[in-house]
Amino acid sequence: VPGKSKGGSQQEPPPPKGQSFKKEYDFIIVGGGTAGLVLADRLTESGKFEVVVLEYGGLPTDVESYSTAGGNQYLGSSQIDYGFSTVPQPQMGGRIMPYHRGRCLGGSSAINGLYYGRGTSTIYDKWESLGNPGWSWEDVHPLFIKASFSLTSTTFVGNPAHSTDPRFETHDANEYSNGPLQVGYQGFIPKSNVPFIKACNESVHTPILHDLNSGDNRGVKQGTMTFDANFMRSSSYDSYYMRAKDRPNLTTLIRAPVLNVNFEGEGEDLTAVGITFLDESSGLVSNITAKREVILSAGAFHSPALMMVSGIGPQAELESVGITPILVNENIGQHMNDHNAFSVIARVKPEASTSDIGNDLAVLQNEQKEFYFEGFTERWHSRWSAPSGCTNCFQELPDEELRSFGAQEIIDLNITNQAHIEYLYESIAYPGGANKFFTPLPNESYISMTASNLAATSRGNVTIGSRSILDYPTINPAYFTTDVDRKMAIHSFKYLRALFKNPNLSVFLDGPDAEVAPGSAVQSDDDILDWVYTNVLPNWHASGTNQMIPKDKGGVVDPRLRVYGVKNLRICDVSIIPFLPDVNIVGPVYMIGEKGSELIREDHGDL
Ligand SMILES: Cc1cc2nc3c(=O)[nH]c(=O)nc-3n(C[C@H](O)[C@H](O)[C@H](O)COP(=O)(O)OP(=O)(O)OC[C@H]3O[C@@H](n4cnc5c(N)ncnc54)[C@H](O)[C@@H]3O)c2cc1C
Repeated sequence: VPGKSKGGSQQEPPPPKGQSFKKEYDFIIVGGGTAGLVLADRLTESGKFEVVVLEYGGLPTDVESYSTAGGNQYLGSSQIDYGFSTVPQPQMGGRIMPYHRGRCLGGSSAINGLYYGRGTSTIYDKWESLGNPGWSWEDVHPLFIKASFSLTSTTFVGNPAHSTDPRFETHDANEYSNGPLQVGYQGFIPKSNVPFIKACNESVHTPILHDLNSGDNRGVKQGTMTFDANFMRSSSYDSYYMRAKDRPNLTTLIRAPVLNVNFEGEGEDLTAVGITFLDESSGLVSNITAKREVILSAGAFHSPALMMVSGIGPQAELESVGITPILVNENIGQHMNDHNAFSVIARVKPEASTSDIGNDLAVLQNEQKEFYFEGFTERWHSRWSAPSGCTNCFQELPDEELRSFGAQEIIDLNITNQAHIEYLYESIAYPGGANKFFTPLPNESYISMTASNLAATSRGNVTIGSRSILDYPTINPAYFTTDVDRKMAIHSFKYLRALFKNPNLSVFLDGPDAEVAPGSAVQSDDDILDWVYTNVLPNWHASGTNQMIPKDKGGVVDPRLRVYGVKNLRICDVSIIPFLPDVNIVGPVYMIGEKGSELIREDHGDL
């Protein structure tokens, strides 16, 4: 009898309410991250489709500091970060590295380092030549503009502090727009920041440019950031989602991990028909059906992992955790392409650095007071308005230089005009914390010069360790497993030291032995590599784990982002990137979101 327990008259408890949703939508978007919220906005724009987006995490505002550059330091392993770790890396002495990923609406765009770039045109031409018509620079450049400071959808925010300095102009005025994604500059600029730009020009032989966002990414300038006029983060949540969230045809479920993609049919008729998800707060597990398509936008690790737990992936890996494959594709989770970064750290005079806001709580409190409570001028002078670094230099190595240290493989890739090494300025000891070479001291100030190989050839992978998506994926970046990557590391390390020797920066050094890490004892190539292995961190650009290239060449999705061998299933996120751009990649991911939206709308008669 409903309402009665077996034994007598006691009322049964009501089921938990859970979040409300319909049983069926046109599109199901799995993951409300960077690309996922571009899709949520664009697919609901015309009003023709009903869309649900399911996000594993909660709101970015659950950790309010996400929205400030100063607050970035508190996001690692907070509730809006998955706080993954890599598996031990035998080639690096068995090191396990942290791997951050955003877990909230906005995804990694809500926790990232804020740098905005687009990379070099020839990389996208390479995407096309790999078998992806429609993805050349000529095709995607308009979508970068649409996604960022363009005539149609993004506002470029000039900082009055910089308006008189040509180094801080970034782009053709034609690209100004009024759209959602804000791109601008940091407020406070440390005294050693502009000298870094000059040192790169002189010692890394890189031109100072006014624009790095028009398809030529070889140069140095004050970096553009996903930042608004108040020096607050512009993530996909703050930009695209804010304008779409109240549309009646968009449903958003948060704390709602998708556990499985559901399929019907087999062989050529295998079709994605919906998903099963967990509503975390109620504990209820429910199904939603897709009238048109399921779109995975769960990022470099979870998009392949979700396919695997749903029965699509490498045969042996699925079987090892007791899953009977419904479709085998050995490439899912493979070919992971990433950038990493390591630093040389020097002790400097206090005015060159922002170490003091980490060392002295009274200084930190004062900077926060200026930022939040004292008006706009104080806000842009506050160190809370600046990340520890967002001024990056993109160096192209000439062929003869690449050849001189045995990097012929990079020449053989035959990509012209690309940047090979990124040099990043940090106004603190980066990465923070002690290691076997160095412990930062609270009464000292530091800056760091960091190098990132943009032409890395090592490839890693991601897989599942269990049948459940709720167990963290197994991440193996496999950095430095190719000889040429090790050579590039040693070569770029030497440039880091050259930067500190440049007079623009050496004036700030505190004493003759100012290089505190790794220190002057490290000179041989072997010792340099040992330092690199100790100090390196991911630069958080994992990609390629569902790469977009023809199936017989190792692909997972076709140029319209459709998963090979399954109907009504697409992937639209960083995992489809077939060859990493020579830049930090949130800009390219926004472009992928725009491109994916266009392809889907075209295929469903909405464009
Ligand atoms: C710490 C950090 C710093 C970075 N710094 C920069 C930078 O300065 N500049 C730059 O250009 N790039 C930077 N990046 C890289 C860039 O931000 C990412 O490459 C990009 O945001 C990835 O976008 P995405 O849409 O592929 O994935 P994400 O934005 O990570 O979105 C994936 C979403 O899917 C959700 N999800 C996962 N599994 C499920 C599931 N089963 N069910 C429901 N939802 C799920 C996740 O919670 C997440 O919200 C950084 C990244 C990190 C992590």
